[in-house]
Amino acid sequence: MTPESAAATLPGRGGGGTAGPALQIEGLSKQFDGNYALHPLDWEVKRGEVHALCGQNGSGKSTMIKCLAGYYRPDSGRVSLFGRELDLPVRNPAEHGIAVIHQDLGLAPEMTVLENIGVATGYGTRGFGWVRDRQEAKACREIAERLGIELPLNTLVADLSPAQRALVGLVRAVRALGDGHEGHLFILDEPTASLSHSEAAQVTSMMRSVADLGSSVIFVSHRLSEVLDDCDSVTVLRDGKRVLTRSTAGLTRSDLVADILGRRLTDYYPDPPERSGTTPAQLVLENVSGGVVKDLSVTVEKGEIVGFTGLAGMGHEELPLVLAGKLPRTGGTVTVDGTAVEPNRPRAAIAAGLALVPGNRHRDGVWLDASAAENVTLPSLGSFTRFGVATNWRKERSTAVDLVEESGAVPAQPHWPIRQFSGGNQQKIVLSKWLHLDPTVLLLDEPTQGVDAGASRQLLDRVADLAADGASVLVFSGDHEQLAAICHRVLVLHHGEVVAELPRSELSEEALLEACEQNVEVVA
Ligand SMILES: Nc1ncnc2c1ncn2[C@@H]1O[C@H](COP(=O)(O)OP(=O)(O)OP(=O)(O)O)[C@@H](O)[C@H]1O
Repeated sequence: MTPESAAATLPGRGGGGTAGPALQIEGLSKQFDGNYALHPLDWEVKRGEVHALCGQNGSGKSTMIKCLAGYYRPDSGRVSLFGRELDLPVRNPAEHGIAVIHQDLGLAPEMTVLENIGVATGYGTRGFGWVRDRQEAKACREIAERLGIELPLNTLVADLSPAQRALVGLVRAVRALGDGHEGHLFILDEPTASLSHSEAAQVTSMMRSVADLGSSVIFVSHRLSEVLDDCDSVTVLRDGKRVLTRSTAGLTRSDLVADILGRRLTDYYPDPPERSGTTPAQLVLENVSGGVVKDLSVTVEKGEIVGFTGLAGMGHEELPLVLAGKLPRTGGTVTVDGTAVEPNRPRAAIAAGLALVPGNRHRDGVWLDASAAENVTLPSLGSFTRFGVATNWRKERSTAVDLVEESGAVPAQPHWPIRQFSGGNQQKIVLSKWLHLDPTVLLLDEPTQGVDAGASRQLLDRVADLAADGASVLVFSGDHEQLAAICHRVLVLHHGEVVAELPRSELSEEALLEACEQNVEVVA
């Protein structure tokens, strides 16, 4: 079916009328191995609204989305979209007007924006080459205009900012569903998780435009400011049950957190450990270059927590990879406790006491097919083997079980394949695996991306404890609120150079945002 014909037959665009909810779910449930990931639940999403879906890691959000996207067959329940009941499992959701946009977007970086959008409509597979190109470009421009955005159609996706890529993902979904927007359901699964707050604003404003044009949007996010500021309604899942659906008007952040966690959380972040005076230098970077990073010189003391931030592409994303030997270091020296770290060799960095908790846990952080236990002992396998042969598997097993328990991952099932854990619980396991090495320097790349407020606090407590015990901690992140709360100081990078340094006394979310965007303070 072509997008045009799909659009013509979309439910709700005439067929379902304009009354009633966009999405109506009754008694939907899903179990895995006899455990409910979703207890039988009812839920409604109104027409033309942006509706946030929140919950702790493991509360059932992804399971719900996967049931709506046809990835899972629910065990029970009925689903109606714009007044029409869908057969379950949902087959070919696009034909019913459902588009799911995942965090990784699935765009091909070596193709242009136009080609990426065109793939969704199959234009490249049909004849009349340039004629179809022109038609496709025209259709894309019309969608962009309606949504109030500009799309550089002939630019390679690789050259776009992360926020622009998210917009392309959304436009592609709109195009795939058909030219109109009425009667569609867009499900956005943490589209802003890896974006800075200013970039995320572009995505949330486009979400609003989509809803204003008559579609409904389900927005999954752990970022509560976006939920409260940019969504009309919110639903909270806890332990697979729907515990709240209400308008966001008048809802406070602390009440929302209490609904999500089932308890009050008074403090979201731990303070960094007290420091009296200076402590010995532990990590020294001298004129370090690599990727966009240029001639960076920084000294981090024992027990210090130092943040690095900047706008997308300014260097704070690449620096941890350069320091960990995963991206080429093209110049400069890195020393840990006076010993030089060989460049471009991840093993040398680990041996020198540097541990990187990567930002993209699916690509760099976990071995999805292995169990949680296997994952957690991976970097320390050397201590259980001799010449590559396991010598102490009993100890390895018991250590692994202890580490998974210590990580706070729920459920504490060391032998489950890690892919069965929710995203946030995978992140807890990744952190445990590196903390087990007792690193001298911990490099944290977006440490709590996709992690709920309660689990985030647990992770950050562990990090603060490590610093209190004398480790140097470097946090690379676009989350200014978090950096301002947990760091002793924060450096702002612009085109790979430090352009501002904010000490603890001057740290605030606003000050960091201003330094990133306006480059106001220039370090002498
Ligand atoms: N394929 C699976 N097999 C077994 N259990 C699963 C599977 N997928 C999810 N689960 C379990 O179902 C529960 C709900 O997981 P789900 O991924 O839906 O949570 P989530 O709310 O999306 O979490 P997160 O915010 O961390 O992504 C969890 O306990 C999880 O371990």
